[in-house]
Amino acid sequence: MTSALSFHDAAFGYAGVTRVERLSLEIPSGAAVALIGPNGSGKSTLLRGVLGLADLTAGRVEVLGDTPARARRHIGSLPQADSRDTTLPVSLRQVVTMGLYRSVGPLGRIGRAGRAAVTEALERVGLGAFAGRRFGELSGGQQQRGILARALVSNPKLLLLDEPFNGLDRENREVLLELVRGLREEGRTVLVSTHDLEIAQAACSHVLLLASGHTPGQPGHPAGFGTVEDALTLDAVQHAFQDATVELDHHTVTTTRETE
Ligand SMILES: Nc1ncnc2c1ncn2[C@@H]1O[C@H](COP(=O)(O)OP(=O)(O)OP(=O)(O)O)[C@@H](O)[C@H]1O
Repeated sequence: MTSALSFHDAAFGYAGVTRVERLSLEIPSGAAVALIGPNGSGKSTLLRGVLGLADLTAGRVEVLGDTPARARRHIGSLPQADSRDTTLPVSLRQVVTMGLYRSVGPLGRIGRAGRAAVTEALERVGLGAFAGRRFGELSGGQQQRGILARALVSNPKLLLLDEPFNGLDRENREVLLELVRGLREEGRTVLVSTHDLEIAQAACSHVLLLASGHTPGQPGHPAGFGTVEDALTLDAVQHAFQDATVELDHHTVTTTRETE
């Protein structure tokens, strides 16, 4: 089985400071991996490292058999919702079209095939009827689905989704959950950071647990990797969250620290 991602003692951070360390694992092509860990354990940093947007401070990483920078054109990504500018006066269609700029450049011509891909991506996330709407006027869940359409439009082999389920209502959640399942069925590799165990159980094949450093400011580190059946246990999650009060209720990791 080929690996979509190979980490060899890889560490990632910013400005030379490691924020997530000692990652040595192979993520098989076609896996959907739930990335689970407490706030600050380095989930976003790891996703940015795969994109080449966080520094590799030690070790090696191979993304689709290449360097992160060179693999980027095969990656679709959905950043955390709070890092989005929703004030720009652009339509949903324009936002999704931006997902094609990596192949044609911002001044390049989007031909008929590109326009068809945008329409298809919008329909796939159930927003075909909203193409002309101003992005900032859509609901949070619709914006989230729109950004997912932007990530899908270039037909990526690898998708990196940073907490895509945060703050979604039931309907948007179901649409997204079904999409992640579909992406996996199509053989794409998906890395999705989430606090929601239902998503890990319902849509993912594997889980990667990250734990925070023992003292504030210390880098996070991997605390378990494996199939959902093997690696998503109460013991493993308690270890990752370093908190005996962690509970796996039906859907979510709950800790006193998380809810305070
Ligand atoms: N751009 C940045 N420059 C410097 N340090 C950063 C940057 N982004 C994040 N950090 C630091 O890296 C560490 C890991 O943060 P990161 O956002 O990766 O964690 P996380 O697990 O995704 O957290 P959350 O669940 O809150 O999103 C934190 O200590 C954070 O302050």
